[in-house]
Amino acid sequence: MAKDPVHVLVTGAAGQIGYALVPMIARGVMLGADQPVILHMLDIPLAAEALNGVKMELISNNQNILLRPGVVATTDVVEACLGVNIAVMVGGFPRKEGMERKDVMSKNVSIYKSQASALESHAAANCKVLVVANPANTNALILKEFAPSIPEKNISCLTRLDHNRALGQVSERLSVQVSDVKNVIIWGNHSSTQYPDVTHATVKTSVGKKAVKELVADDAWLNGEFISTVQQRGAAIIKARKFSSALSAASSACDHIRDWVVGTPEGTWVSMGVYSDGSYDVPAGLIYSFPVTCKNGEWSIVQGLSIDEFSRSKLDKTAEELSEEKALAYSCLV
Ligand SMILES: NC(=O)C1=CN([C@@H]2O[C@H](COP(=O)(O)OP(=O)(O)OC[C@H]3O[C@@H](n4cnc5c(N)ncnc54)[C@H](O)[C@@H]3O)[C@@H](O)[C@H]2O)C=CC1
Ligand SMILES: O=C([O-])CC(=O)C(=O)O
Repeated sequence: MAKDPVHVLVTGAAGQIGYALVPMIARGVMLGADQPVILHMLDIPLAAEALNGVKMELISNNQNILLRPGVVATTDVVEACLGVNIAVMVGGFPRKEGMERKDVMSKNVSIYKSQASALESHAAANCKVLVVANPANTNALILKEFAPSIPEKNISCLTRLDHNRALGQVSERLSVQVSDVKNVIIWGNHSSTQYPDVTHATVKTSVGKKAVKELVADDAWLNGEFISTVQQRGAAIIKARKFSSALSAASSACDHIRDWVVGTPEGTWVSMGVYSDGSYDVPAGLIYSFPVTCKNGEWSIVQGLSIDEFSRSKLDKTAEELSEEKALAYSCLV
């Protein structure tokens, strides 16, 4: 029997990431090749014509077999949020020349406050939310604040791109398949204070699983260049492309939702920005990236991992930045 369609909202759908993401969703990369999808695409009135162009392209693309019966393309946030089961929040206000951090925060706080209210009133009761737009962790926190009926377990932000970047760096360094590298961790903020951690990461080899630390055998690289490369990769891609990492961000957003809905493979964890419950002495009440496993549509923070002194200071530094961002965001609300 055919499955019921899942309604997936993509905000900022006419932008760079949106343009890469919607065909992936339509081809089943996010939810599987047997899952029909109704795409709800939202953008601002200024981008309405471009959004309509994306809709025309989706309809013309015969590979998008999952999209029957439909695509909604709208600039009306209420219409966009009606009945959505999954919301991927890519739309936001970018930092422009001469703008202070507080100005950018203030614009995004107001966007996320009003979109939270629309989701609160019009999304399906079990809606899962992924915030991609920067500042991703703090936008997700504001969304949580203003959509109190959406369970906090259903609100997350994207650090899977950073996770995938870390896997990619290890795979390049060791000349191994990226799919054989497992269990890196991104702790904290989706920003340059994030901590990409390989302490518990492994590589599948012909003689069994080996620790990444043992195979790389170069702590100076792992504690230095590896970390800064992952932290700075987004900025490096913007410098090279003049646009964001649209392809890898879109693909990572699909990875994030797929693992959340379908589950993580046995023995594997992934990184997700989720509401902190105080695990690993991270202040409760921040949206912070942790290692998680997913089962039956729910994530759980992996517990009991050892944290050495080096890692502790990195976990604390990125938590401090998130606390500052939270304070700044709340100051924009008054
Ligand atoms: N978390 C992550 O790993 C990553 C996050 N990002 C962030 O994702 C966001 C999107 O990036 P791009 O697609 O490259 O940007 P973009 O500027 O190409 O697209 C953003 C789109 O959002 C739309 N938009 C603005 N305000 C909106 C609103 N209130 N409602 C609906 N749509 C709205 C714009 O009109 C535009 O079409 C940015 O905030 C970027 O910093 C980018 C890469 C990775
Ligand atoms: O700052 C940006 O828009 C880029 C970004 O988040 C990333 O690529 O990780």
